[in-house]
Amino acid sequence: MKKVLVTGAAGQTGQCMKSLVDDYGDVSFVFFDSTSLDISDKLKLDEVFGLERPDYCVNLAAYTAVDKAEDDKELAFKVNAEAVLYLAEVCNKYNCVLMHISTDFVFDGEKRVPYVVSDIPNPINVYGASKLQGELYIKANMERYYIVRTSWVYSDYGHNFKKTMLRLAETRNEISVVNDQIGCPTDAMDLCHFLLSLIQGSKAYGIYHFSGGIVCSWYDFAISIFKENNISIKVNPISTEEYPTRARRPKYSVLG
Ligand SMILES: NC(=O)C1=CN([C@@H]2O[C@H](COP(=O)(O)OP(=O)(O)OC[C@H]3O[C@@H](n4cnc5c(N)ncnc54)[C@H](OP(=O)(O)O)[C@@H]3O)[C@@H](O)[C@H]2O)C=CC1
Ligand SMILES: Cc1cn([C@H]2C[C@H](O)[C@@H](COP(=O)(O)OP(=O)(O)O[C@H]3O[C@@H](C)C(=O)[C@@H](O)[C@H]3O)O2)c(=O)[nH]c1=O
Repeated sequence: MKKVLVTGAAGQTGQCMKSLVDDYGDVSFVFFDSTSLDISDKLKLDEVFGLERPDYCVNLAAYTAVDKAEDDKELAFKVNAEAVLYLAEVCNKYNCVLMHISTDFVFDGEKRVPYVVSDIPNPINVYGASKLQGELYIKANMERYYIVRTSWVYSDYGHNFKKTMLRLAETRNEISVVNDQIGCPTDAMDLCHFLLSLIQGSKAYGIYHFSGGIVCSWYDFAISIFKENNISIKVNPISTEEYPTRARRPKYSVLG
């Protein structure tokens, strides 16, 4: 039976992964949240991996606050880059495959056709730059790894755009959402199934792109969220310029 150690288990994807445990009887899971395993604590990583001896580490721990990262660069890089280097080192030491999740935000958004794994990343915000550095540390130091880039992850857990929209709709009867940033919303459950299929399969190590199949703007996504939840609310399509944010975001980040 393959043993899988999951980090960042209290986040939205971690909680989805936990809910799937019974569907994967041939996998044994151990879950660690930020309290039980801070991935930037090198000594603790060694202690936990030495005790658990996992076959796979699924790293769902990350600094994901895109706007906040602009003013919190040090912490974003500590979690998304330096700690990922520590994970790579501890995985090498204990002969563990590292499965790391990365993001469409490693790209600058200047393309108008889907980004493929051979495209050269060029992040335009701190979060994207920190995630890219994490990828680079893995590539430079490991042979047995999967880096899975995904985009616009949503679920019923944690913080995500879907939950933000539903929360805002409780107190507003009108909402404005950008319609000039294009990407693919990804159900966190589908992402977890994909990650587990890699563990169960025998695909080559390396970088993969995985996202939902619908290409849309955040405005389109908001409309479909409200429709699915039978919420009647006026949604105004606006431009990025009309919704200023601390971090720049790619205009187009469809993963192919
Ligand atoms: N959300 C999205 O739209 C997308 C996410 N991704 C990537 O997918 C992965 C999972 O994201 P998602 O589930 O949405 O993220 P969440 O923000 O929901 O969860 C991340 C978790 O990581 C934990 N964490 C933060 N710092 C540390 C640390 N030093 N040690 C251990 N745990 C830590 C957080 O705990 P605490 O709250 O206690 O700090 C939190 O529970 C991430 O790598 C992210 O970059 C990729 C594309 C899109
Ligand atoms: C709340 C809100 C956001 N927006 C815009 C801001 C932004 O351009 C876009 C998405 O907003 P959010 O801040 O919710 O999403 P954001 O945090 O940018 O989402 C990103 O998170 C990281 C972790 C990733 O890796 C990416 O793939 C992506 O999912 O919608 C509106 O136009 N109106 C609104 O009311």
